[in-house]
Amino acid sequence: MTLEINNVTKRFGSFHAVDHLTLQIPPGEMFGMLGANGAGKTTTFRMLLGLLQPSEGTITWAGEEITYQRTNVVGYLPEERGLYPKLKVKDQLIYLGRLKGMEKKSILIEMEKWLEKFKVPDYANKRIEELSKGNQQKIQFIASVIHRPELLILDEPFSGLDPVNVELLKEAVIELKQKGTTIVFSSHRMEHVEELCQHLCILHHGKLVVNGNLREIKRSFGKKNVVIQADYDLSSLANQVGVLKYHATAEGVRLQVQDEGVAKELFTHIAAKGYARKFEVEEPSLHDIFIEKVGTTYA
Ligand SMILES: Nc1ncnc2c1ncn2[C@@H]1O[C@H](COP(=O)(O)OP(=O)(O)OP(=O)(O)O)[C@@H](O)[C@H]1O
Repeated sequence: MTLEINNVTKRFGSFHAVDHLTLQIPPGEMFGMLGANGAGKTTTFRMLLGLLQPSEGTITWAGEEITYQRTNVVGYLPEERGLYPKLKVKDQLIYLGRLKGMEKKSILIEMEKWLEKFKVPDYANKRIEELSKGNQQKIQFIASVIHRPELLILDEPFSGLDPVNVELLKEAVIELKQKGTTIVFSSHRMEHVEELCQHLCILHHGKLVVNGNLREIKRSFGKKNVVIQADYDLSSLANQVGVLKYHATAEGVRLQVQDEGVAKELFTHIAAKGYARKFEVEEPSLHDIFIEKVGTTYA
């Protein structure tokens, strides 16, 4: 059951929100979709769900086109949360679960399990409007997974959650992946994508600018980060050939260098100068790669 996005374009008038996008997401994958605001992530998700029709191209899940009628195989956590404030949690989940073709009894069984897992076992009879924003989000997440979808699409699942709830949600997502759910999620938080995804893509103005295995992406980027801590002045390193970025830190410097060769030269240079408490060569972070490819940073 592979998700295949074949040469998909979505135009609004003459504007290309998604531009000839081709992606294959294998079953059981946790796939990260990155992109600055307006890059086309939500538009892509809406097409995956059959809520929007591509202007060109096709999207298939397990070889069949996704239509709105088939969406009970898909779970969706939208970016704009959409619960009914006056409904009780229980009634809200029954309503949404039934739309996905579930029976009331199994909805209630699943609901209990999830409320327990999310450490809010007594919320079934609370009205949505009584819950904090983060807890409403947990309910919205439950609504997107209660029918055990094969494909789960999460638009910014961690936004607005405190660190404890981020961990709870991450654990839930990892567990779903282990059970075989294919998960596609967008996030502006690079560290979440680095932690959870082996594969990812970056969209820029609707086009794919990076796609592949995270480790491969980092390796092929070429540039490395070098962290040095020493008690003597390191500021001259800013002018060394091959040093692309220089940041002074509380205990030393953090550099971006052209390649591993430059890192080796720096090591020789530092070793000749005297004792350094730390000299570490790191792979670039996803943040570094994002900035380079998209040319902007997140707030
Ligand atoms: N219905 C629409 N009509 C016209 N333009 C639209 C419509 N929906 C989206 N767009 C435009 O398409 C582009 C992509 O929007 P989209 O919501 O997919 O971005 P995104 O990557 O999800 O951004 P964000 O990170 O801000 O959520 C934006 O420029 C947006 O204004």
